Amino acid sequence: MKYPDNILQVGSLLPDYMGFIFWEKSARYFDGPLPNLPQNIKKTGVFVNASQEDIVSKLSQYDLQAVQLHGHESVAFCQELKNTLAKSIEIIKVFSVDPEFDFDELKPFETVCDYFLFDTKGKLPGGNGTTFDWKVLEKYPSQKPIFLSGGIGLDEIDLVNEILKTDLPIYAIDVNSKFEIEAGLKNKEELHRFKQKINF
Ligand SMILES: O=C(O)c1ccccc1NCC(=O)[C@H](O)[C@H](O)COP(=O)(O)O
Repeated sequence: MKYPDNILQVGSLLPDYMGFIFWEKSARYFDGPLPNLPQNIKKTGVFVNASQEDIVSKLSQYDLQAVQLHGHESVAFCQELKNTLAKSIEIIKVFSVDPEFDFDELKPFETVCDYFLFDTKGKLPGGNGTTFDWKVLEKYPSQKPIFLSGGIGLDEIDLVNEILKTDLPIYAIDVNSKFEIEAGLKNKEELHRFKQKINF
């Protein structure tokens, strides 16, 4: 999200989380201002290889409740962040998936983050607008709750509802570019339709 009026419009749909991209190269780069949102929406800072100081500073500036790490942040980096942040701040570690994705990679991250987010591997660190083959998730070896992401739009509703019927611990669906009028400007009506049709 990027624009104050649009942030409020989408906030009125009461998503569980709302993301703000703090990666300067993104067309969705967020630099404020951030209007007051309903308390239950977890404001989430999305970072790509940012420093600990940068993350801590944005958390305090925008009163964020969650951090989404979208770069090559190491286990040690996540551990240090976890040690620094208040316990209530959620850490979501992103993994970019392709058919060769090695799920053993996840193991050392189990104790240093709260959620895994699976996005599609693409040219950009995020917001590529393409889906990956969710069949690879059949190899998911963990019980840690998952954010499912990557190219999810209205056309994917049936697929999302199918995967929600499986035993995978899918905790949230993360959507982005397929609901945009332009970069960072979301289509409230389409998001509303999506939310109504997802069988969580
Ligand atoms: O959206 C961006 O511009 C972006 C840039 C750098 C890192 C992450 C970014 N977006 C992260 C997200 O949370 C997206 O929701 C996720 O990558 C899925 O995006 P999309 O494929 O467009 O649905």
